[in-house]
Amino acid sequence: MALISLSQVSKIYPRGTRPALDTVDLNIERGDFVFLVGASGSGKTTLLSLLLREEEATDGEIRVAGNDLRRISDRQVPQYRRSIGFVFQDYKLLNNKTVWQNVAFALEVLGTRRSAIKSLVPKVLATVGLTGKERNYPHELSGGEQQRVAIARAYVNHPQILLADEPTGNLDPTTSLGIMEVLDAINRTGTTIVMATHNEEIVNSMRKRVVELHNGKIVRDEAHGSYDSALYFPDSQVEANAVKVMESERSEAIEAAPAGGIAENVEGDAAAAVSQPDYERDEGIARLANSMHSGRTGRYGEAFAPLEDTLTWGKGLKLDEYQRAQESGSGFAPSVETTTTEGTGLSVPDVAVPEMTASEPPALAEPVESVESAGVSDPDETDASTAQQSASAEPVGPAAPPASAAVPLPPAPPAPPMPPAAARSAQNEEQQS
Ligand SMILES: Nc1ncnc2c1ncn2[C@@H]1O[C@H](COP(=O)(O)OP(=O)(O)OP(=O)(O)O)[C@@H](O)[C@H]1O
Repeated sequence: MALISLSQVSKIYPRGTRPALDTVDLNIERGDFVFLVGASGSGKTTLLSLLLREEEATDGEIRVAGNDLRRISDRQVPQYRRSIGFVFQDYKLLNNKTVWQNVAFALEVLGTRRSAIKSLVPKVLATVGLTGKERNYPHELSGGEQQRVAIARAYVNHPQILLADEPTGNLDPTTSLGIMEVLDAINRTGTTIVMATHNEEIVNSMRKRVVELHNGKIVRDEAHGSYDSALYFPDSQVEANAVKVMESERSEAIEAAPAGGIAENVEGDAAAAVSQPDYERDEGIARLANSMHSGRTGRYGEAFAPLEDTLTWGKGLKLDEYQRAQESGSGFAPSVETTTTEGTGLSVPDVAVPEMTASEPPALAEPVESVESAGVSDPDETDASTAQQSASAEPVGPAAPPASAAVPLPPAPPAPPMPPAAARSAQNEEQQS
């Protein structure tokens, strides 16, 4: 049985003019990585909100890990959300807490034992490359670093499912690549990822399953898909309306102008525009859309080489050493610096996630112990009401697995040499840090 299944699901918001989701059928298997794509307003966030049980379907059946979401009461929702990590576009970190506290807090509200928190937080921070930033507050971090804290918080419990709504929406291409590498690594531990995105370069590089929505309907579902947003040009309706308005303005101008005057020219232009075949008229807009969306503007195109050719994320990644070792056939042993300097601690052979567990994710609906029992970092700051509020507003995964459950991850694919553009980006990131 699929981990996530939607059957004939529709969602009509109270003041919605059309269904935000329209009789959607979708199955997502355990371990899948699914990109939800589609123009603005196509229903991506709505679908994620339904899975998170932030919204309820108007019609149809949604099952997540065996739970029929129609049968989950509001009181049971926080419990349900413990199996689901959620990453937002705008991070939603607690600004008065440090990096360490932000991540620890997700465990505290679940009543995780102090010793487990102490063991899990540094591991997940190393995983996302934030070792050394534990004491920093969100405002002292870059956008990419803040998003990595958010991912660490969402992932620290090893949720079965990680939902991400435009997690790279506010980030530059190189930083986005880093975020994708973290998500990919998390997916390789068995966590199912559903990510809404507009970013074609990411989708086209990753070649994961792509589910495309258009006006609330699934119009495409491909195992190793790509995304071309120009196929459903997001502003086509706006454009069509604009053309109509312009054409009616032109005819009004022609009617209002005296005969033989300027109106003749206007009429000439308007007539030329109208008599132009559609494909020619659309060319300019199509070219612009194509250029904007496919990265030919240089916004993304250069930086986004296929993901497996880059692996730029991770300070201390010794690609030159790796390359030399590969060439000499002696295998790769990361230098001491690779694992001890500030940064990810990632080395090439295990660049995926050194300390993550690959064990079966825990089942849903584990009882919450008292929040008080969890006080770890800043007991003063951890009051139960805030904790509960955060638990529902910022869902976290199920109770953390014991630290002893950690098993080595399957090795990540080797990192070939970086293409020049990616190498430059990595170098820039290195210098900035
Ligand atoms: N709370 C709401 N009340 C009424 N209508 C809503 C609400 N939230 C979303 N909608 C409508 O539902 C449709 C789908 O919106 P949704 O946010 O799911 O799209 P999206 O694909 O995530 O868009 P974007 O890429 O811009 O985030 C849109 O027409 C939107 O206007």
